[in-house]
Amino acid sequence: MSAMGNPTNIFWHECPVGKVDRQKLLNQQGCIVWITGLSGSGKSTLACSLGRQLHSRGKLSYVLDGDNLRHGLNKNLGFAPEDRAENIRRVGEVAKLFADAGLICIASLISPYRKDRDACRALLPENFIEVFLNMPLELCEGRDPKGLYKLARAGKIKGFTGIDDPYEPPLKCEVCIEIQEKDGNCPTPNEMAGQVVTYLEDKGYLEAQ
Ligand SMILES: Nc1ncnc2c1ncn2[C@@H]1O[C@H](COP(=O)(O)OS(=O)(=O)O)[C@@H](OP(=O)(O)O)[C@H]1O
Ligand SMILES: Nc1ncnc2c1ncn2[C@@H]1O[C@H](COP(=O)(O)OP(=O)(O)O)[C@@H](O)[C@H]1O
Repeated sequence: MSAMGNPTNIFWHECPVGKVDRQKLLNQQGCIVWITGLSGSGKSTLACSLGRQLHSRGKLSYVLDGDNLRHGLNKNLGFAPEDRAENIRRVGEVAKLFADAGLICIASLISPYRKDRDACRALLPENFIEVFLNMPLELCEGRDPKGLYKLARAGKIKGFTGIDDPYEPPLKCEVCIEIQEKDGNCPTPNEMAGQVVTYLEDKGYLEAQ
């Protein structure tokens, strides 16, 4: 008997308190804010800033950060395409549970492959907000806070996203954060988070249905 593959003889058990009840309690709507972008594009910074802005408005959120999850839930995964796919699949499933709990779940992962992100979207199509941190490679590489680009350029890390591994930008996303035309600068962390909060507010996520 294998525990893997499609489960058989498994039945869904419904509980009397549901997502709508929890959303009423929290006065918000559960959803997934999926932040994607290159290493160094500002995903963790945006996730934290967004979490802070939501918290100060009395909204409950939780951050699932790719780097952090690789210390626990995903510690057995590397960066080969199939490992990244499994990484994103797991986080997508966890994010769906958090959204079902009524939380604004902020997932911040490179998630370089479009097909993997689209699979997560398909888990919660009505409440999936894809946020693309569209920062040029030169900016991310210039920041290089962990020195990983340097190692990748020196050939000491193989398969590094943006260097010798692909990043597939979203074809359409709910929020795109870009370099500002007016001054050629990246918006500040507060401005980036503000852009996402505005989207959530406009779409009614910050109040119960
Ligand atoms: N080969 C390779 N490619 C890309 N990134 C690498 C690699 N090796 C290690 N790291 C570090 O792992 C962090 C990315 O983890 P993620 O779980 O977000 O990646 S992925 O979504 O599965 O592609 C990433 O963190 P961020 O810089 O915060 O994006 C890197 O610190
Ligand atoms: N909007 C921003 N303006 C200026 N610096 C930023 C901004 N966002 C992130 N940074 C800086 O860029 C570096 C990478 O940010 P980080 O959030 O760790 O990116 P990622 O999670 O995508 O790897 C950090 O040193 C961070 O302080």
